Amino acid sequence: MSQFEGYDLGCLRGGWPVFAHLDFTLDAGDALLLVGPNGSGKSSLLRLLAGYIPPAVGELRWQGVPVAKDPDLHRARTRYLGHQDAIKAPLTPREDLAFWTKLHAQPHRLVEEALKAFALEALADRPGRLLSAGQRRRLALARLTVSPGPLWLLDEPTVGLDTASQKALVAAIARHRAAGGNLVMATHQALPGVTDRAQRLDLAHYRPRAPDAEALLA
Ligand SMILES: Nc1ncnc2c1ncn2[C@@H]1O[C@H](COP(=O)(O)OP(=O)(O)OP(=O)(O)O)[C@@H](O)[C@H]1O
Repeated sequence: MSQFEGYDLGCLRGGWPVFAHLDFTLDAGDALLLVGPNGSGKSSLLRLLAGYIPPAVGELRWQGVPVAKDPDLHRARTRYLGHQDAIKAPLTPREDLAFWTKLHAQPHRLVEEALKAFALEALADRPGRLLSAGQRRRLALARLTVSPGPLWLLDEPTVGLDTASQKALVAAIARHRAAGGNLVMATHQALPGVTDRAQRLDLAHYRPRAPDAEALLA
């Protein structure tokens, strides 16, 4: 049985059809790369996979069980990183990572390991509001490594990332996949070690046309 599957998914945003008849199947450890032009629905699909927006049609299944049966369980397995890094302004990176480590009952040593992996040691005691865009993104990615969850949904995670942090992300993804986790990632950029080792789904192929659009709007 596959780990994570989407069947005949269709999506509406603001009442307009974005994609239709979209299927995917991921086994444990598989990664899926979402590509396609601006507005083709990559971010919408990630939000749908996270459970933030319901599919207009179709179904998501985790280990054969419809995700809609237990949305809380799906949220608990999902780590979503969108365009906003959602860094808490008053918390330092060390406090932020300690919070997530504790929340997920992980060993405290992971905090220092994550700070090191994403080159945040020198910034570890600076309030989040003082971090640059790339530094905030590094902290958001470091959080993934202290909050284990089998489904990573990453929207353009390499935007603003320097080369060293891209390598840290590649290593974190490799560990996640080796442990049986799944990755779905939207990107316009190649990330060697990840984008060359993933299934590709081009959203341009799922643009609804009549009568698909009419069916979604019905
Ligand atoms: N919050 C929203 N409300 C209504 N429509 C939206 C919303 N967000 C996106 N859309 C629409 O949904 C469609 C798909 O947008 P989406 O952001 O998913 O595309 P994308 O492939 O991620 O684009 P990009 O490459 O520019 O990030 C677009 O037509 C967009 O206008």
